[in-house]
Amino acid sequence: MPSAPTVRFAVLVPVKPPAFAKSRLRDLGDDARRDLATAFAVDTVTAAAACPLVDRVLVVTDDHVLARGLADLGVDVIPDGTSDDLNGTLALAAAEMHRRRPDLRLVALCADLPALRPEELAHALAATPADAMAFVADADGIGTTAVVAPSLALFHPAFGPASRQRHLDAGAHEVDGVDVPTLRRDVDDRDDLVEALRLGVGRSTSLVTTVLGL
Ligand SMILES: Nc1nc2c(ncn2[C@@H]2O[C@H](COP(=O)(O)OP(=O)(O)OP(=O)(O)O)[C@@H](O)[C@H]2O)c(=O)[nH]1
Ligand SMILES: C=C(OP(=O)(O)O)C(=O)O
Repeated sequence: MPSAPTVRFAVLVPVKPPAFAKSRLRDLGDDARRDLATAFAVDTVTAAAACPLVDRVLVVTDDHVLARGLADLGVDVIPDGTSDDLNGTLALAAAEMHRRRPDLRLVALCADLPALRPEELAHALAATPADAMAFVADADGIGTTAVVAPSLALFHPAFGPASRQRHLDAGAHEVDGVDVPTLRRDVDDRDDLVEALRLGVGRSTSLVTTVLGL
């Protein structure tokens, strides 16, 4: 008897231009803040692309230099569809991905997960339902690091302040029975960065933090 086909995913990674990103790291200085935001995005995208359940990665950014660097990693890159509207931009990116690969389930993944391990992403994705939107809360239990939908029609991310509660209020399924600390560890401030370094960060972030002496 033929085995059931494995469910496959497309990951959408929104990346705010590093020049404006990660404002809560500004005490490190503008160059360091920008370099860290860039490194977080590179490590997040690298881990997503290496995830065994992921067939495509689509980065959404208006930063042309970063776009070229990420395209060299073999992922697709498109510009923001709307300005300063993260959820609107993700909706447009999801529609574009659906046009390219309608067979893939959709994942929106934050770009500030420098410790992300591909197998933890796979573990979480495998725990998402076939008939509803799902999400992964961040390590603080207040925000969201990933939103997963089985179809474009069910893809309605609500990133922003207190997004875990907003996703729950929208009826999304919380992926909470899996041990995925590197997927939950988003980095907004210095304390988060210490936690990410403890988990073990990717090569780009490791290089930058070493140079900065962090
Ligand atoms: N393409 C795109 N990505 C965005 C935009 N706003 C936020 N993001 C991304 O969405 C994710 C979550 O955003 P935040 O954690 O709020 O990132 P941030 O704005 O750099 O951080 P803070 O300045 O600390 O709020 C990160 O991957 C950001 O790069 C946007 O307008 N366009
Ligand atoms: C946008 C979000 O991230 P952050 O808390 O990092 O701003 C979110 O959690 O929905």
